[in-house]
Amino acid sequence: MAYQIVDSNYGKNWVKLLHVTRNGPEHTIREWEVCSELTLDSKDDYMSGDNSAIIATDSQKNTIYLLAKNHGLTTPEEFGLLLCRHFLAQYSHVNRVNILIKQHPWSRIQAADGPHEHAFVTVREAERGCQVRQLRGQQATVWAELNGLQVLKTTQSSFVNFVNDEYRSLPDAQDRVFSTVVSARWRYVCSQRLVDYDACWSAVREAILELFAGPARGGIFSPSVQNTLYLTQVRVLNRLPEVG
Ligand SMILES: O=c1[nH]c(=O)c2[nH]c(=O)[nH]c2[nH]1
Repeated sequence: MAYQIVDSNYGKNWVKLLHVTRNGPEHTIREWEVCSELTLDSKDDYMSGDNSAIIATDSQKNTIYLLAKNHGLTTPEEFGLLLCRHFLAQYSHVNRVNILIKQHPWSRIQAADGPHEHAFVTVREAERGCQVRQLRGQQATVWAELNGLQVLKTTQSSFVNFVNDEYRSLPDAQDRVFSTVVSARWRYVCSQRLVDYDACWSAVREAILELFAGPARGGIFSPSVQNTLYLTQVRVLNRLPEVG
């Protein structure tokens, strides 16, 4: 029986990077974990054991280290684009590159006498990540992610008038505690304009918190998780033309 491989990729998972920028005594850090996944133009490596086209996952790891050393770490999205461009330019038999990046949530320590020059603490409010994918001959596609944003409010939330049949046990709640963990993923529309990925990520986080919490006095009413989610998505799309 002959079988066909419909899709495949292989690569190095979660390569750790810690990059320190030293501006005199003031240091800035970025810590990322990077996955690279390559798809080659032939399946001979899988089907006949011919390794001659394989770019070893160890070489992929070294590539991530080298590009980080030579170019520094700006934003995860820009580094993902750089890796896609590099793999496609360096190896003519690579047809598709997929890069995943997770950023560790380090924040500068606020000492009693001000922001610390070189000491940091993990503040895991929400985790940032991205995916960048590029096929040979095509524009790259960039997705950003926000994960694990845990929120809770003690009023201004109800859930009533949902399907009432023999499977329902949940009573109507006119005033309930609303708590959830928010994950968001969005795609940047390709444009010639340079995207400020840091600012966009922060703007999405702000929109989520604004539509969840509302103003400090009085808050904002939520008839359901679904409606709050929808209004958040509308606000992001209205505010950020870069997101599509
Ligand atoms: O806002 C809500 N939406 C639901 O779909 C749902 N389902 C549930 O049990 N509680 C809630 N709350």
